[in-house]
Amino acid sequence: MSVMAPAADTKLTGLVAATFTPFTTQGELNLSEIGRYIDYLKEKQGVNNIFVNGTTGEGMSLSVAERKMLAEEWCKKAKGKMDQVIVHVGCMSLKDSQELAHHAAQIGAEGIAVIAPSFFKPSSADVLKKFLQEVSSSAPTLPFYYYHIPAVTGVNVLARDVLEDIETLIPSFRGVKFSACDLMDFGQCISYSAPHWSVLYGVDEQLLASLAFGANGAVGSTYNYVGSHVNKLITAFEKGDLVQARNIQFKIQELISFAKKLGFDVGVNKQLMSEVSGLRLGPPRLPLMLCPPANAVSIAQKYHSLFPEP
Ligand SMILES: CC(=O)N[C@H](C=O)[C@@H](O)[C@H](O)[C@H](O)CO
Ligand SMILES: CC(=O)C(=O)O
Repeated sequence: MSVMAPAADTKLTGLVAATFTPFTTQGELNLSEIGRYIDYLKEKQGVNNIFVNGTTGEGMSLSVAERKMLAEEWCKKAKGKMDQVIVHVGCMSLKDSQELAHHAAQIGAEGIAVIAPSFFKPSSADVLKKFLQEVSSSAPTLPFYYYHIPAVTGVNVLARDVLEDIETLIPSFRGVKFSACDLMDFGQCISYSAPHWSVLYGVDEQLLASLAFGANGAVGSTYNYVGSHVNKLITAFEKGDLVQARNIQFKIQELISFAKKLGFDVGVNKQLMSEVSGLRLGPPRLPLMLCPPANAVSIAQKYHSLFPEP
């Protein structure tokens, strides 16, 4: 891996951590934690790609100015350490998304991703594609990914329909981050995808199923703290060792189902990452809340019992 060659337009594969946004205890950006965060992902988790300002990063709860400062800091600190930084630039306002897309190109991000707007929802896959095209036109050469997460956006179009002839509208199109449980739609995205696209799966608790369908990689929140184990899961899958791959996947399922019973959301997930990594990520921003400290401790204990330090 050369640090000189721009990673832009290198096919994105393997694990991508969807980063949390570090805040101070007062709820302001804590940019000073980002360098340490990148080192943690690389050295402790073996994760070499990040997806910033997405769901896990509370992107939709941040101002445009904050998103620019974060994107800049992530790109700066990732230089020479991460292979790719993908900046999520989706917003309710097309203008804001365009501004962030243009900014991501200026700061040297390797790609951008865009979620469907969800206050006013696109009425069809074609309308959504027009929105995505307008965003991409502000960064026409930057690799572009559609971020499919219907359970959160309420935009229930099939990802496969979004992909239909999309390169004629968006020549920089390079793939989809598919965060949904519909494996038929996922399979159809894979079978339709061009060789230079990356179809990345985003439901961490069932990654293994997506690998069987041919996922090129995965983007998710849990790769912040189980990345090293999921790298082993992927290696086991590639060697045909499904017993080992399932063993790791089932532990992740056990952790997430345990956490869900205690009320697992992005705020609690962030708290878990702070507990496990020792990074100071701070509280989430309203409307997200921290969970009671006792719950966070018991989720962290579950994590340590499932994934003991070697
Ligand atoms: C809704 C949400 O945050 N989805 C994330 C990515 O898309 C996932 O990485 C989940 O956090 C993860 O699968 C745990 O449920
Ligand atoms: C999981 C993911 O990709 C996100 O947080 O946006």
